[in-house]
Amino acid sequence: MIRFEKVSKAYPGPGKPALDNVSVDIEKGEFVFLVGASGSGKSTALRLVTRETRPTAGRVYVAGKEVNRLAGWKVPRLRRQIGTVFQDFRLLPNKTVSENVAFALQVIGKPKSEIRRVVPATLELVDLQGKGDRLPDELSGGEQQRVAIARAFVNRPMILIADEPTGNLDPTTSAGIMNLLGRINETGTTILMATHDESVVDQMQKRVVELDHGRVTRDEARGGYGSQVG
Ligand SMILES: Nc1ncnc2c1ncn2[C@@H]1O[C@H](COP(=O)(O)OP(=O)(O)OP(=O)(O)O)[C@@H](O)[C@H]1O
Repeated sequence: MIRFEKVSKAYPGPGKPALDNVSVDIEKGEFVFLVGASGSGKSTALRLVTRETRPTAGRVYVAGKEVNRLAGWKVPRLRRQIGTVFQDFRLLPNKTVSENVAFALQVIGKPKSEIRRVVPATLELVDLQGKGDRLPDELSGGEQQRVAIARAFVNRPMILIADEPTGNLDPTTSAGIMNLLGRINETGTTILMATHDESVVDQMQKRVVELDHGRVTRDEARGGYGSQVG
């Protein structure tokens, strides 16, 4: 589903490359944690999947297509197949919970009838039924992240990418978010999640790919945050 083939990425200017000869193959339906110190290249790897940045060398494939070679007009279609979730939620502050989720469907031209049907069902999936009329700042951090996940998933993307989704949340709330991501993964959605959060990686015991200065130093089928665990 996602394949990195000898991928390197050097940003302009001096300094070592952000990614250095990275090869990773992720099958459909896998749940993969990307771990590593700050600056090890995790976010860069995620941005290559959505073509927010391009490799300096090597190839990135998503669903068999080489991302860097897609025509510009095909990039929106690629991004529609990939839901994204971030540490800082990125909700639209002046729209309600329902409107935030609906907006993701409006921008891709889904009919109103479908939006009216799918949005409440998705809010129920993330346990936010009854909160559709609230504004984001009337919700807890964990609830805001659930809205962001609902928005990312409402279109049933093949892939969900999450960059530090529990970074602003306490451990109990984080465990709930991970539980939700686990359920989404069970629907067949491939999940790639960059994190520093030891406890969630240890809790889930999923595949762990560790980066160190842009190189893969560990790729374990079922692991914990630290290499000695699992
Ligand atoms: N737009 C950019 N321009 C120049 N250098 C960048 C850019 N984005 C990232 N870098 C550099 O690339 C390296 C990898 O950064 P990246 O954000 O991918 O790491 P990360 O593992 O996600 O870190 P963090 O956990 O702190 O988010 C760092 O040295 C960073 O300074």
